[in-house]
Amino acid sequence: MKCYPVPRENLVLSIDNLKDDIPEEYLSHKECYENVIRKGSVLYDIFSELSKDRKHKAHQAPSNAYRISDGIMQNVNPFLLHFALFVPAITNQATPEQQAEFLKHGFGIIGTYAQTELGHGTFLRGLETTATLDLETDEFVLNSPTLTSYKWWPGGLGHTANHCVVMAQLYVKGKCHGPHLFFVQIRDIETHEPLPGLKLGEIGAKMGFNTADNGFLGFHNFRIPRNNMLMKNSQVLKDGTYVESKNEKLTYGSMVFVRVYLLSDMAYMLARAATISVRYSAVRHQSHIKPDEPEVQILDFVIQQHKLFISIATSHAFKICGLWLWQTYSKVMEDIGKGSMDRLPELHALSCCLKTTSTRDAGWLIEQCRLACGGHGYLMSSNLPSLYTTATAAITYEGESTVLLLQTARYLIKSWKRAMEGESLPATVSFLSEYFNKRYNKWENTPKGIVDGLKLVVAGVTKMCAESIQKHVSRGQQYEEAWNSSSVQLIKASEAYSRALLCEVFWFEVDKVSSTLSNNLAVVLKQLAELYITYWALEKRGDLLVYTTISKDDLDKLQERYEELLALIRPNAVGLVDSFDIRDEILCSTLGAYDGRVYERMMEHALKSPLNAETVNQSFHKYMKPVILKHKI
Ligand SMILES: CCCCC/C=C\C/C=C\C/C=C\C=C\C(=O)SCCNC(=O)CCNC(=O)[C@H](O)C(C)(C)COP(=O)(O)OP(=O)(O)OC[C@H]1O[C@@H](n2cnc3c(N)ncnc32)[C@H](O)[C@@H]1OP(=O)(O)O
Ligand SMILES: Cc1cc2nc3c(=O)[nH]c(=O)nc-3n(C[C@H](O)[C@H](O)[C@H](O)COP(=O)(O)OP(=O)(O)OC[C@H]3O[C@@H](n4cnc5c(N)ncnc54)[C@H](O)[C@@H]3O)c2cc1C
Repeated sequence: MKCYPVPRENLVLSIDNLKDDIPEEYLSHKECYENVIRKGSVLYDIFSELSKDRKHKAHQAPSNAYRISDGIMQNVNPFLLHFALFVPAITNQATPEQQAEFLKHGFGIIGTYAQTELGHGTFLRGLETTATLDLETDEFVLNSPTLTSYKWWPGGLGHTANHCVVMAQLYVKGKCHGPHLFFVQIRDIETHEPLPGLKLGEIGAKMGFNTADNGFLGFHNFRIPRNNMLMKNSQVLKDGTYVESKNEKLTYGSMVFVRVYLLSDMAYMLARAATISVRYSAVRHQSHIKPDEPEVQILDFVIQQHKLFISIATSHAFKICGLWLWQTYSKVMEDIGKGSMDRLPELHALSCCLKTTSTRDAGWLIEQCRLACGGHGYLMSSNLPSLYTTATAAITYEGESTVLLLQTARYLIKSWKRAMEGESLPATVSFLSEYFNKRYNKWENTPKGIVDGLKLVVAGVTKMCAESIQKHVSRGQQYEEAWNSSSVQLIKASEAYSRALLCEVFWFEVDKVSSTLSNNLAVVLKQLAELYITYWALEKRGDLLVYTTISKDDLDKLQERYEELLALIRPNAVGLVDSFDIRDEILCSTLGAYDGRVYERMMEHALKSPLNAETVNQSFHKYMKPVILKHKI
């Protein structure tokens, strides 16, 4: 057996079998998949060895290895779901005995998370796949009763995974107990053939994520042992007794894990886009500022700084908030382990709005980085198009953005009602009580003043939502109808809440650690945090004018300070993206390479196009020439 010493980035990236002779964009759909399985299998082998060598908790790919695979795959790793959802679902939702049983083959199995169906992705209570207990055989019988009940989208499901965790409606003695999770083998380990009673395949080409092997799966009287229901939170006993969970939403726990993780993931996606576009903007000379001087680096245009520096700041904001949210997640999981569910609604609300804002912001900011690179940003070799299509998928997967924001809005409205009844609120929403009791300050043009102002916007919009719902109810609508009628404002409340959270956590976490940093580092980090907060104060000036005591003069001063911050950050801009420390083999960009040899790399990459293997393509003689000669005058 090949034995890898503990890999370092250098070692992994030096493995020849992980290099591409032909850029991925020139491969067919099928070749792309086969190529990524080739590379993914080498990495999977390394992770397996690593987990043995390093006593890693079984099956958890070390995050740095996950980052390395980002560079090697360039596109998405079809084994991603194994680490991101399949294993976490088992460790989060199965009993210890089941975990030992289901994961006894270690890296010998490859899993995915099969929840979404052709007909349902958001509304989980509407999922149609059924798991019906057969008391006589002590088994569950899985079925896909309709075409719309086919599992559709799970990553790796088409041709990669041989196991999956399936979400299905649990039926016991004719009664439906709602969605539950089941451990299911779907392919033979040796032959990889689909097991009898299953229909498996991939769902076809997508806007991006084309190596994720998203697949479909249909069940026809497919039997699994009763013990294959993940039974940590709820159980089905041998006699058919159903023991319900302390909180039925614990079944949704695996999604919370990924939503929390995505904040950090988006920090990394943005760091890559910022590195590419800022380095390119330092190399690219175009046009003049002073007519009698040479063409300038485009990074000297203040509007270019306005386009790009927010991405540097946002990457740090997401990184810092991602750590804060991860700590919250870990604490809540610890509480749940001790039987307390008190903070689960808060964690759900935080993860919903922060996942949504981070994925949406990563999307439009990566696009802004691409556009800031002109035509060359449109080349696949810049890697900006792939970063964009990969990042924007996250706005939809793991919970569609609108739907998750409405979940946070649900929590805000409930918290507002508790504030009105004088109840104490968790720290993350206690400002609602302050607002309700009219305890808030006049506007201050400081980072703290901006954070307080953004919180006033949240409170004001939340109050407006509550009043809107009440108005519709008083006009005869049911609560749910009134909720729907108010949903435009409810989304606004959640968006404002998420922004206020990001600004608050970013500023105060940086402020908290700044005394432990070298003066220079503290100064630069605070400049980035202040730039982020000031940027969003200016973006949300309308709301601030409505809900706070900010004046036109305050806004003018904020604009001035914002432009000062751009000038202060300019000298450090390249150093700041270099400090993301993303090596060329992982950045995969002709525009963003550390040595700045942009034009040489662009030409080297262009010559790899199969079309450049010959000076005249055969289609000239086959198709063009007859037409040209026929119409030649
Ligand atoms: C090595 C690590 C690598 C990490 C890799 C990083 C990135 C890549 C990873 C994966 C990407 C690729 C694959 C993607 C996978 C997927 O997309 S998996 C499928 C994702 N699908 C969803 O997210 C579905 C979204 N829908 C829902 O969650 C529910 O349907 C919804 C919450 C919208 C509604 O649920 P429902 O049962 O109808 O609840 P209600 O609206 O009636 O009631 C809401 C109450 O329930 C509480 N609640 C809801 N969800 C949760 C939860 N998850 N946890 C806790 N509590 C929850 C909510 O607080 C409400 O409570 P109250 O009644 O208000 O008290
Ligand atoms: C790249 C990618 C990878 C994926 N990987 C997986 C995977 O590995 N495993 C898996 O199980 N799933 C996976 N998914 C599926 C993903 O989880 C779903 O697409 C997502 O949950 C959204 O559900 P949907 O597609 O049914 O959209 P829908 O829920 O049908 O949404 C369509 C529109 O309806 C709106 N809408 C829906 N409900 C409401 C509401 N209550 N109020 C207001 N508006 C509403 C939405 O806002 C949206 O605008 C993946 C998806 C993508 C794109």
